Amino acid sequence: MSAAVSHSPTHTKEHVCWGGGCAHTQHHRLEVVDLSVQYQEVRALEKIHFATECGRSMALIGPNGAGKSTLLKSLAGLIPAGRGKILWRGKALTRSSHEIAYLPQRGDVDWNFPITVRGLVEMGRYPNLGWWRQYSKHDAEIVERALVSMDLCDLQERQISALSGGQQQRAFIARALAQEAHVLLLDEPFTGLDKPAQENLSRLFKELTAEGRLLIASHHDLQTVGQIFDDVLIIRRQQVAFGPVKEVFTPGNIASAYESGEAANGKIKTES
Ligand SMILES: Nc1ncnc2c1ncn2[C@@H]1O[C@H](COP(=O)(O)OP(=O)(O)OP(=O)(O)O)[C@@H](O)[C@H]1O
Repeated sequence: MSAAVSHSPTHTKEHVCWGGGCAHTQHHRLEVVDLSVQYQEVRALEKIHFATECGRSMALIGPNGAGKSTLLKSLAGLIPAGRGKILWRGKALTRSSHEIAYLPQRGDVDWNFPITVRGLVEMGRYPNLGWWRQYSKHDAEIVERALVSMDLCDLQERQISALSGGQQQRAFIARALAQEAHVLLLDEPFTGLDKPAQENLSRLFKELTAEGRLLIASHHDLQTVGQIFDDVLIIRRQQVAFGPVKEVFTPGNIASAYESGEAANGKIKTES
């Protein structure tokens, strides 16, 4: 969180507002410039180029192996850029930032890890504390707000292993809120959720973006992209299209990404 941001979230019955922390009026920008990422011999991403800002939500779509998780991990500072750069608030992002929260794919999380919901949410404060600082009353207040915001108060003493899929997602998002992150990167957050839980999560997305957070989520359900997200980035190792869903989520662009082999318009090459 920037020095300019208030450390005193305000709280109403229905909704927790994080004051400056949610950057209501600050359109912090995330810019990706010609980003390429390689794992040894595998070229996972090539020349990805887009810019977005707080207050928007973006679906990241593309077939299996297209590079969605790789892009999210790069944005989270977990994988170094091979070429190109990532700019967050105008500065090159070279490692993870506490302003950017990353929620891994469900399969990458050890849900049996022995920790309560409150313990998990408290972990969100760690990047803000620094190794020399004690967990303060202020930190406890932030954790409380995050629990209220995600409607987790009644579940706070439960082990995360004893939650439903939707509740687990909420607990992880509460951890990101406690981190006072401006950006939430979510890898397939809707996977494994039933319809009501999906509806809850998409409602939550709208609240988070209305608060001024930037939300980027990989997504496999092409039917719901338009209902949930403002923008879409379509990739298949290379970038097929980026822009508002209404403009670029077209059958042609979708076919370019999902048709097997060499894409119809030649924009996409198969992996070499
Ligand atoms: N740690 C790794 N080492 C080597 N190659 C990797 C590694 N992780 C991913 N890859 C490769 O990078 C490419 C992109 O993988 P990535 O997981 O980013 O795709 P994805 O779009 O998230 O796929 P999915 O929809 O199946 O989750 C794939 O070819 C994959 O095999």
